[in-house]
Amino acid sequence: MPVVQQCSDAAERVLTSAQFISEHSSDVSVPEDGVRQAAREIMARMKSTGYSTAEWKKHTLTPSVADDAAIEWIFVVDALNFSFWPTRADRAEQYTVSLDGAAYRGYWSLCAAINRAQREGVAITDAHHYAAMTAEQLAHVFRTDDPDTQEPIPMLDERVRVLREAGQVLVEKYGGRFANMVAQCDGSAQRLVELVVRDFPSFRDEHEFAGRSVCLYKRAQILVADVWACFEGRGKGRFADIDCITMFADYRVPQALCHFGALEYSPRLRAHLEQSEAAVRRGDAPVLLPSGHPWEVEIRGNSIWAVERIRQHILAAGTSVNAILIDFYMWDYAKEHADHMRAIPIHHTRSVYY
Ligand SMILES: Nc1nc2c(c(CN[C@H]3C=C[C@H](O)[C@@H]3O)cn2[C@@H]2O[C@H](COP(=O)(O)O)[C@@H](O)[C@H]2O)c(=O)[nH]1
Repeated sequence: MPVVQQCSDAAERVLTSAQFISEHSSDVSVPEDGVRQAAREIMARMKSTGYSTAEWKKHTLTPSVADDAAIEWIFVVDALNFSFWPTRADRAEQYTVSLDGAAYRGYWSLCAAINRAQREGVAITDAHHYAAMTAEQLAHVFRTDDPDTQEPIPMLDERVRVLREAGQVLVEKYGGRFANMVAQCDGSAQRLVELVVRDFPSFRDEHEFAGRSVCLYKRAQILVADVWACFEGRGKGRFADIDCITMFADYRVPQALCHFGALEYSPRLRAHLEQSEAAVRRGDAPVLLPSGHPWEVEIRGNSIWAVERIRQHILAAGTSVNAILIDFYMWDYAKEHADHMRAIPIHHTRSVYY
């Protein structure tokens, strides 16, 4: 049985929070037989595709070279890596950015907008620059260039605020470079997560649930995971405790977890989510779950716990894996099988946390 890294600090708090949420949930559960089935399927698929950190740089829009510029790109993208679901489900309506003849939506529209800005000579990954960019300049960076698309990038005002705040902190405390912050964490992923949630308020993904404070730290953890994956665990991306990082509680991976049977919603929660999806499909407003709503926290916390249970099953089968690779695999799977996922509703929360 491989030794599971003893975690402390941030990731430990996330995993403890996830288990607490799961044990105190009324509308979301992690069925053991679904977890077992999911572990078998995911392990087989990951083995057959040789899924590894090398996948990260294979995406068209992610940096293809692991260097300091890539670290600054990752920071800007993960500072803005939240809330892309469209308020109108018709894909022609969803915020879109085109690059090299391809149209990108969702998370990839953010990457395409950042890459387009770089090509246009905007120093969008230089904290000294983006800390002082105006709302108009950032609106231009995130403009949609598809004449048929009505929808602007969701939460543009929050993105302006979050990016300028992050840039100002980087300039004041780290010479304007996230690479300097990485260097300060002495090769500890947990230390880096701690520094990020300490210094950047918008990464402080913490909530009240069942009378307790819980932390989910989705963007702080994916920020560290993206550096680790970009560098394939070597050099500046080497973190001795990387296996302590948990799944990233977003709105896409829960869909895949439900698809694999490792996450289950109560009939009333399922009905709520389907009602909201139907409204959006009709072109009406979604039935929002406010950030911090018990159902939203249950979906996110149980997703983290489901991936942890899947990870434990795969480790017990003697295969080395961590929550990051399972998460990345599930997220990529959900995107590649969007048609299957359509049968499973996502939850509609507007939040800067994911
Ligand atoms: N749990 C988890 N959540 C992730 C990612 C990523 C991007 N990572 C990829 C990039 C390189 C790696 O190889 C990964 O494949 C984005 N998101 C979240 O999804 C949502 C966007 O969804 P949609 O609207 O459908 O594009 C939004 O909350 C965003 O924050 C991930 O990996 N895991």
